[in-house]
Amino acid sequence: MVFFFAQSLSILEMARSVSRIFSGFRCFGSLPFGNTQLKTQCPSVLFRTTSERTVVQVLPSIFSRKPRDFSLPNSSWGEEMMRLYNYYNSQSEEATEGQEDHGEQWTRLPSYNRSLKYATGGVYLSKIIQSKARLFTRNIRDPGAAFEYVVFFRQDKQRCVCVFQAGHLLEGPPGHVHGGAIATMIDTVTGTHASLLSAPVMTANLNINYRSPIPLGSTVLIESTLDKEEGKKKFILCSVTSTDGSRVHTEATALFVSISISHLLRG
Ligand SMILES: CCCCCCCCCC(=O)SCCNC(=O)CCNC(=O)[C@H](O)C(C)(C)COP(=O)(O)OP(=O)(O)OC[C@H]1O[C@@H](n2cnc3c(N)ncnc32)[C@H](O)[C@@H]1OP(=O)(O)O
Repeated sequence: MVFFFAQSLSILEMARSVSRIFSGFRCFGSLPFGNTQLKTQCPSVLFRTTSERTVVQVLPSIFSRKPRDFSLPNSSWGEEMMRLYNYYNSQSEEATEGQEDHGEQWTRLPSYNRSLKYATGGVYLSKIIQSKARLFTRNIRDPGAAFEYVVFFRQDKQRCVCVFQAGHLLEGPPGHVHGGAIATMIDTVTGTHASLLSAPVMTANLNINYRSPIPLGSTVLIESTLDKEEGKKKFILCSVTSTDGSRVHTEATALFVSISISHLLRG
């Protein structure tokens, strides 16, 4: 999780700041590195990158208090959301009992709503923006009102599955979910997936086919698979279906490009 080599002191300072951003970014971005992470809260966990299998201690001090993990159930989660959460979660729990981790189980990815607070170098963000910045999908306080979701990852199959319950604030066509909200969730799931391959990445292309509308309040499955990797480019496939798989709501392809930290410092 060392992102780049700094060539001067000032660049080094910026690097430290942004490295902190990405430590947090990886936290709220739900990035898993084996079951180790499942058992521990993000700030003090040991991260193992899937590509390099290295272990890096995330600074324990990046959060002043224990952050809320948004991937855990809350009272707004409906029956179907809970059923699927329990289904995937139980598979990841089973796998930890006396079995060696070869990535053959589902791993729940914790999800946090902020990181920029810890960009103490400031780089180009004002302090006010830093302190108020929140992850787009985790910024509504009313539970169940907008994006309720949890992402699980299977390393051996290079597959993510997201259980997503769409709240009433996400309305587009009457009674149905806004296409932009669907795109946001697809970007989130595929972006999380691509980040697991080599963070940091940015979305270069997102191509979406909307096949059938998603009823507001319903729970759907968003699944991503790795199509191919070509150097800096990661091609991810994604589908949104009803939870029984009988209905395809949306299909998408996404391209993510690995970036250097200096890419973000250009403002
Ligand atoms: C962790 C939190 C959890 C939630 C995850 C949420 C994920 C959300 C991710 C985002 O939403 S990121 C925000 C939206 N994206 C952007 O703002 C990106 C804006 N675009 C850029 O910054 C740059 O254009 C980009 C980083 C995508 C590429 O710039 P580079 O200078 O690094 O790439 P370069 O031009 O060197 O191209 C590298 C390769 O990618 C290819 N490429 C770049 N852009 C492309 C494009 N748009 N379409 C197709 N191919 C593209 C390019 O042809 C080339 O292919 P080859 O290596 O084969 O020659």
